[in-house]
Amino acid sequence: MTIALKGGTVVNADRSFRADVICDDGRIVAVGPDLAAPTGARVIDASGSFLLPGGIDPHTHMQFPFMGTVASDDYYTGTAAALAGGTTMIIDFCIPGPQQSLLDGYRQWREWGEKACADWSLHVAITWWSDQVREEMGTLVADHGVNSFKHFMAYKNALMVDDDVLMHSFSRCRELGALPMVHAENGDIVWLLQKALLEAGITGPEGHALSRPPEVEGEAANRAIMIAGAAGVPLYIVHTSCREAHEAIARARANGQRVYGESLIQHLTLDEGEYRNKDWAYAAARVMSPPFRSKDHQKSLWDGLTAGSLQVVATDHCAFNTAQKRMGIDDFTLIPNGTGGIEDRMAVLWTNGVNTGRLTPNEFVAVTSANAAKAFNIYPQKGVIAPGADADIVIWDPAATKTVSAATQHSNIEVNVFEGMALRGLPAITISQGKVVWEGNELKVQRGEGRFVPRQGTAPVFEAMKIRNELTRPTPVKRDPSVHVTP
Ligand SMILES: NC(=O)NCCC(=O)O
Ligand SMILES: [Zn+2]
Ligand SMILES: [Zn+2]
Repeated sequence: MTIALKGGTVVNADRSFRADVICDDGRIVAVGPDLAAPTGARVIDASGSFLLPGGIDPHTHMQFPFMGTVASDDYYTGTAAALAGGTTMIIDFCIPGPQQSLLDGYRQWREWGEKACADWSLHVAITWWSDQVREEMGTLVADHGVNSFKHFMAYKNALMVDDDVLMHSFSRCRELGALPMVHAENGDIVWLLQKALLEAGITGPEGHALSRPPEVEGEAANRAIMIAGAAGVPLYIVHTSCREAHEAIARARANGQRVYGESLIQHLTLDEGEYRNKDWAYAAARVMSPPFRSKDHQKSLWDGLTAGSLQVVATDHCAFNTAQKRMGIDDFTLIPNGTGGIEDRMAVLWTNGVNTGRLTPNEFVAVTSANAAKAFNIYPQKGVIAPGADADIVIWDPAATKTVSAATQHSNIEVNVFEGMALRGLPAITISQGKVVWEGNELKVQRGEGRFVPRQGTAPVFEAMKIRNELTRPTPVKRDPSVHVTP
């Protein structure tokens, strides 16, 4: 299929310019002024609109078996919701349990993902350590297109790993040119606070937020950064939600460390007051980790995006319906952790970021697409409108408006944490793999149309770090036992 987008303004992370864009056979083949539409092409008038690289959400959990249930959006409904919101690729998480083979887990997740209707890829979590894990990490990088490994510092007695595992795994990531990622919360402290709160009679969703104060996130973020520094590897910190963690990232970057900070659209726009809602189901629907924070923490995150010390806005889309949340009706520690967001990420960020002057349109593209593509080594296949790139494009109407409502969403749950939020700036048309998949508020998708996108290890940053690591390699002091300088 050939598409000619005429008269729009291309907005890439580096600059904006008036240009026509021709897509053919899934790729962008030409970008420039006054291009002739090829014979038979569908011509789309994009005047008055922005042409953005399709959004990339590098943090989602479709169909995730977690806390005794399974996330309600599978790879089909989750990627359909993504496309409706202008996100054309997700990077989801394969999370093998402790003692499970990484390759077995990977094969299982690949099978689940076959129904995706947008492009997708996988990070793999390291939840235990052994020679087998070490070996399988190598196989995943060499043969299966995985170049990032996630580590949970929380979820004690489930997915949590200790510093020993972090150091082993980070060092292995360095050898492989793979990017380590962390969920930074001190799981031991969360565990103790949960027990104390339950003993004090706090059993509702407010207990979730109280058991995960900024200190537990700040401590873990600092610790992970120090371990990454000691291992000589870059680090990606997911869902940075508080000033303490953001400042740890900013400090590390100022000290020359390659640390990438991801924020979530939920943490940027929703605050801790949500957990004190008198309606249990309302509050429980917002239970996620880390929890929503105070306005001061939100300000720090926005400042980080503006200043560049945070580089990505993701969603951590992990959708549970009210029936699933009710598993924790008597005990907040049993409420499945996670919220939706993938359908609204782009428009909520545009409304609250671009329309308020916190982000330029180019910075918007950087944090919703280009920076993730670079960090996870799929740039410029993704993340930019340029000849040769995949034809994943959003025709963005900056004047379009809507009010968020679960009643009209494509995600497979009956709640939306942004319910009632007024948005200005929406995806009018989403093009995925060179096909129009969202137009006139209608999805035109097929199950299984999404492709698994393999990602190579050794992004350029690893080459640079290899040189630095070699130059600063520890060396022994050569001593002659017969020489005694000091008396
Ligand atoms: N974030 C959350 O609450 N659920 C998904 C799992 C995770 O990322 O920690
Ligand atoms: Zn997490
Ligand atoms: Zn997550």
